[in-house]
Amino acid sequence: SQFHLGMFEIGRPLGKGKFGRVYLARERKSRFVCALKVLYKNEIRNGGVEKQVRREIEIQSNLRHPNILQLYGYFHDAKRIFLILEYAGKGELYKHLQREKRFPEWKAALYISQMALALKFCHKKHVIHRDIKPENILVGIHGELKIADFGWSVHAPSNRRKTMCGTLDYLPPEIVREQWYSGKVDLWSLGVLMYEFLVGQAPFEDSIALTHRRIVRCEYTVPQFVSPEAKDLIMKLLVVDPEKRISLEQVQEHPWIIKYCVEGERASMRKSKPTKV
Ligand SMILES: COc1cccc(-c2nc(Nc3cc(C)[nH]n3)cc3ccccc23)c1
Repeated sequence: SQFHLGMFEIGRPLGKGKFGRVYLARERKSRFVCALKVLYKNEIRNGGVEKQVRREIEIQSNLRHPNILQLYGYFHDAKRIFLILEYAGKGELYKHLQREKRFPEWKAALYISQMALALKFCHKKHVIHRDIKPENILVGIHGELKIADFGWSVHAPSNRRKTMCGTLDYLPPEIVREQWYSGKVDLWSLGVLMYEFLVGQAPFEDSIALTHRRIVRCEYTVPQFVSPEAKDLIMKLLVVDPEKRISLEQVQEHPWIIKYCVEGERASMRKSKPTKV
């Protein structure tokens, strides 16, 4: 492969993922800044996730979109696999959500609109992500969202068993029931994500057994402080029957997105570039 470790200056560790560490890095000749994700082969083997890693590499390197974290390439040595990834300057979305508790509606609408664009792009390539949650989303230097971690994405349609690791909160009924599913699973997760952005916690958050039951019965309540337009979109995404869920195109045209998105763009412009007086 045309990449090797000597080509990079390794910077500070950015943090630890499930199967390895992520470092800030810079390619020596071009001085191009990127993130280097180091995965240990024996940990991948022991974790039985070779397929996920292969899929992450294959899928993410073929998806080029401003709201999808770019995988530029990879290489390996005897013990490790190195993924050369786009660097997202503002880190993990879930940390921002933790710090701010919940997002104002203009910011949530901007984020959901960006996620809908990224998912529409994935679905056009017959890729379903299946694991859309704040932990798998990074924030770029201009505040834009980047879907990362395609370790769980598959080519649709599929019923591939998903060894339950991490939260069930985002799983749609058809996966909880291990039925066949389509790209519509990402719309359910988009609804869970939207709810969590606006409320500060996931709609079905509970003990494992109760979360399962609440998901398949679609049992959730929306607090009063959520605007009627936002509640309307959440209710059109969190629908048990996948075929009855609103489409990504309809999400883009929903009044809540239209109403807040224009305002959101202006607000995020104000934040990043103070107006010259
Ligand atoms: C567990 O904490 C983790 C783990 C992995 C990455 C970060 C992190 N990442 C990035 N950017 C990234 C990461 C990748 C693969 N591309 N761009 C930026 C940050 C900034 C502050 C703190 C943390 C950051 C944290």
